[in-house]
Amino acid sequence: MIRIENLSFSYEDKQVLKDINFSIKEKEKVVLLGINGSGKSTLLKILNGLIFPDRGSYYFKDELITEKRLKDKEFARKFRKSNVLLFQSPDSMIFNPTVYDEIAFGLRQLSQDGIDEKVRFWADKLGIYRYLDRSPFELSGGEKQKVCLASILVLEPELLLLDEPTANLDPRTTGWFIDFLSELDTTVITTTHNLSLAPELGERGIVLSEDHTVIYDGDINSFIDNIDLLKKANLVHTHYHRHGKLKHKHYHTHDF
Ligand SMILES: Nc1ncnc2c1ncn2[C@@H]1O[C@H](COP(=O)(O)OP(=O)(O)OP(=O)(O)O)[C@@H](O)[C@H]1O
Repeated sequence: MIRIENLSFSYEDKQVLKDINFSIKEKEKVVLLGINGSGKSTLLKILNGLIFPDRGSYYFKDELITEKRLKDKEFARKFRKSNVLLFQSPDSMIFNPTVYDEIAFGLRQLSQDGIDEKVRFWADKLGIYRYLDRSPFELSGGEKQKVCLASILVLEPELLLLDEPTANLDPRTTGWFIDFLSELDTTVITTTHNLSLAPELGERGIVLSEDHTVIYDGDINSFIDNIDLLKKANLVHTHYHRHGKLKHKHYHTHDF
């Protein structure tokens, strides 16, 4: 479904993705790991066709994705329906007067049929049916996150790109979200720097290093169990501990 070849990207003179290569098959669930600023969100934006690489290629369903290709209205319509991105901050996604309008927005833009039925179905599935007539701005962070999720899932996409989707969720809602994700029959790429959550979000991990290259691509548990790789990705740190009278230093992984 996805093929990335020798891809690099810079914001002006700052390179944030260097020579990236990977392929993702249909229905795979992949976790994109890396410290702050390693380039995870940038990569998701490229996969969603919002920004374009300086070098290298991105193929989605065997089509080379370029700015020019997305100017073709019919192609863009199909691409935008099947390839969706949940932004890190729900506040940057919501802008409609009601939750109903928020969820219906994409379907209306893409002139889809059966809008009312689809909006109600996904609102119910995400537990936000009672908020349909409310302003999304009045909701809590987690509720807003669910509205944003409904607004992309209603398109029945083939690829779901999720940028830190559990950042606003409490432990119970995070548990609900993980179960919900595992039941979705869709290709999903999720970013996180939460190491204990990562194996719940997918079996395969792609890890970006501080120097913006891919330093690991494979089984997520094998990555998390490998202290040398964790150190290389700067996903562990050391600090002192006191056990009774004994003070010593060791490596830690932390969930941020
Ligand atoms: N629009 C922009 N203009 C200039 N620099 C940017 C822009 N967006 C991101 N950057 C920079 O690019 C680098 C990569 O950012 P990105 O958001 O992709 O990282 P990330 O791995 O998702 O980080 P985080 O875990 O903090 O969300 C960072 O140094 C960031 O400051």
